[in-house]
Amino acid sequence: MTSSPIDTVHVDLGDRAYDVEIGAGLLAMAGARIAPLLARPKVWIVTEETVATLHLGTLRAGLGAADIASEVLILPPGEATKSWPHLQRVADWLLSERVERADIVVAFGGGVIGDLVGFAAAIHRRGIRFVQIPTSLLAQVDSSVGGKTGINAAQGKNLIGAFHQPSRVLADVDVLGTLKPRDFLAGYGEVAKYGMLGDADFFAWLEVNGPAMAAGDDALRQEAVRRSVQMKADIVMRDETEQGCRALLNLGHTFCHALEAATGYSDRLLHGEGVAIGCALAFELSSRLGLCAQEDPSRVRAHLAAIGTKRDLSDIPGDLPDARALLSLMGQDKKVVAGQLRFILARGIGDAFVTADVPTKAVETLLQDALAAR
Ligand SMILES: NC(=O)c1ccc[n+]([C@@H]2O[C@H](COP(=O)([O-])OP(=O)(O)OC[C@H]3O[C@@H](n4cnc5c(N)ncnc54)[C@H](O)[C@@H]3O)[C@@H](O)[C@H]2O)c1
Ligand SMILES: O=C(O)C(=O)C[C@@H](O)[C@H](O)[C@H](O)COP(=O)(O)O
Ligand SMILES: [Zn+2]
Repeated sequence: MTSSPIDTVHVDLGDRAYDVEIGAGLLAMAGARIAPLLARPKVWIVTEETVATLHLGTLRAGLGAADIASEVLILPPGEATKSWPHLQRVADWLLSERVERADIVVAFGGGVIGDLVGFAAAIHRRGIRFVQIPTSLLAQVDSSVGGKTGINAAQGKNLIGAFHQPSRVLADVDVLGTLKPRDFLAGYGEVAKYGMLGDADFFAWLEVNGPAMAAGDDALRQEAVRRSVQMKADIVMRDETEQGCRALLNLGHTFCHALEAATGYSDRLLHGEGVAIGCALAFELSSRLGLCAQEDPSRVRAHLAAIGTKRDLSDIPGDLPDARALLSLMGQDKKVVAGQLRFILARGIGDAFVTADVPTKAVETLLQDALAAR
């Protein structure tokens, strides 16, 4: 348990503005925080089996303390849940529960539940409000904020979705204590991404504090979540629907999403692990193109190694497609314009930028070399 006070990051998006609260014990306080949003004293919670077993009782008690009733739908855990069949299941459940336009749905889980339930909320009766209660490190630092919602398609990652901002985000850092080490480290990939894309001081802070944070220091975890959310909020407030600078948050993701598709959205590769590998590849590409110092990709990989997360294609078990096939998967990326891939590259740690000026041959050679090293 940490004794740090609750931090608040305000995401100022006009009539879609909301607060992200970060701190210990927020599940038990959820009722008081959600009550002002409600037209009637009831919420509909969508969660998954692992989170329900560990934390649903605390959340429901917290809601009950403010006399808020709750109905619950429990889905299977894992990336495969972010799919058409489960979207249909959530949509059918909300209709069968007669959830109204003024009601609130609660997404209680990691990024899979947040993305799926946010999208279901976006399309239920043409859009109802939802609250994010993220339970994984990844969801607290990234997916619960900014309003990207959606599901995966056979053709690629997150290809069906909508921008739909939550009405509130409650990130209870206590629940991070029950994450499996692998899931915590996957989320760390997105934390390190923030330092790499726009804040060299934060990256240096992580180099010092990351190991203690991974080992369980709650105050450091809260600080890392707060800084990450603040960075994401600052970018989203400037570019809510990714017309420009929001694409920086996609550092490493063009590679990551192709690798996730290539591994069938299975537990061979978790999203945050793919982000870490993708960031390492993006820095290697930047170095090969003469954009950043040769030391930068080594420093990135050294930090990921020190934390103990995946960082190379050789860390992915099983077969992978060849470089051309990976490039073809990358062609479904949402940043493609007129058939041209765009990449997030870097002039250094903390200094990323978006560019279409990347020779395909350089990417292919990079992937060939990375595959050959497996
Ligand atoms: N919308 C966005 O902006 C955005 C940003 C980043 C990632 N994402 C998406 O988020 C998803 C990945 O999110 P994730 O890493 O949270 O995956 P996840 O939701 O599958 O959660 C990871 C694992 O942790 C478990 N878990 C969650 N909370 C727990 C807790 N408190 N204690 C114990 N176990 C817990 C889950 O059961 C699961 O096994 C991907 O689909 C990715 O595309 C979206
Ligand atoms: O919020 C964003 O913008 C991001 O890019 C954050 C990413 O970490 C996240 O994985 C996002 O879902 C990727 O978006 P996509 O548009 O490339 O599917
Ligand atoms: Zn991501």
